[in-house]
Amino acid sequence: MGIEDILLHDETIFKNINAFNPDYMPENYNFRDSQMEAMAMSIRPALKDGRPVNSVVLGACATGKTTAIRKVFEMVENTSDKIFCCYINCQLHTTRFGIFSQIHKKIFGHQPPETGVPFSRIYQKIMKYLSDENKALLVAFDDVDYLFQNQHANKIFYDILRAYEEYVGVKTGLFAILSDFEFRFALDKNVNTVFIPHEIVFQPYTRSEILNILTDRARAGFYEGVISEDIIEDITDYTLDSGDLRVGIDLLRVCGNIAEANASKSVEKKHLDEAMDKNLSINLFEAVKSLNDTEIALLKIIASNKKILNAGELSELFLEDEEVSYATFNRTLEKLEFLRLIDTKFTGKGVRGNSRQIILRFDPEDVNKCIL
Ligand SMILES: Nc1ncnc2c1ncn2[C@@H]1O[C@H](COP(=O)(O)OP(=O)(O)OP(=O)(O)O)[C@@H](O)[C@H]1O
Repeated sequence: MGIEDILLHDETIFKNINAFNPDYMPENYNFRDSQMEAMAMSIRPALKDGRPVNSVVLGACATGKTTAIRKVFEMVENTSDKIFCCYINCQLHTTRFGIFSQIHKKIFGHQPPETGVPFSRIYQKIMKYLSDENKALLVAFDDVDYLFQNQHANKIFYDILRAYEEYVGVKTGLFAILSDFEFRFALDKNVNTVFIPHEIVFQPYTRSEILNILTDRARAGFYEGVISEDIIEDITDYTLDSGDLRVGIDLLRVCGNIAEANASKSVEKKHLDEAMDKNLSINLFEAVKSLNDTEIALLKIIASNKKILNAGELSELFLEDEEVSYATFNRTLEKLEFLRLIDTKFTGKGVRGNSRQIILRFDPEDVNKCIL
């Protein structure tokens, strides 16, 4: 098939290709009822002239935290006009001004001018309005760890949570959303006691839940008969292994595209294999790109050794070349494992029976190509 045919070919296997987009709102949103109920319980007091209960929403990536919050916020706004629910993506908005601009937009329908108006004026306008109109404000900070990087979190939390001290009757609360459990402690350290939150945990999805979600998504995105249960089962296994539901949703789209580019009316195993190869090399490239020099040095040693090393052997080789401590070695190893570049497997041997084997998850040749 030539390029023109690919572009002009107007038959499609996709009923709705947007169903695989990151911001698609699934019609069926299962397995998160208890978490959504807990969120609703935290918001409820604000609907009865009380203050919302501050909460930390915890869960690994792609466990549905953002979707759940958006759904609950939508429901709240459809049932009451007593509360403003403002969702902030902290990867995009990190400054006090930026965040309060978003809150301003939520309340007044537009952002304040970017220059000429001091922060205090905007803050005052927002809080005075809430106080005069007797309305509550709940702010959800998604990926809140981004606020810690420039130490803004404490100030911003304080701005929101202590507003009632200055503005009579103001009712405010916040949800802090975190995907990295390590940051749970950072939150306590960075934000003092104004924030004592209730915890809402999103556990990782089980295999059968992933299968169910991917089957639903395939049904929403493809015409009937385009993708078989067997292929979805294979994608489920791959997704489970990657630990990220987004990988599975994206694979559905990519193998659909490959099938279509091959003028196939259905997704076949060979299309999936090609899609998985693509996915693997993109993931590897992205992960290696994010490493610092020390991490690259350790990865190089692992990739250049023919035999599987245990942690002790690896540390010796590494500390011969690098002037770092054993603790740094351990931290570097953990980082590589966190990025899913390596697996570590306990062998039951060693001094305390805790010797670990270090296993590269990719073909060493592919890894070396990415390092160069
Ligand atoms: N229960 C579910 N049913 C259907 N789709 C889901 C479900 N949970 C998550 N998804 C889908 O998985 C993707 C990731 O979900 P979402 O963004 O809500 O996760 P998250 O926990 O906020 O992730 P992150 O921490 O990485 O921001 C989205 O495409 C979402 O539609």
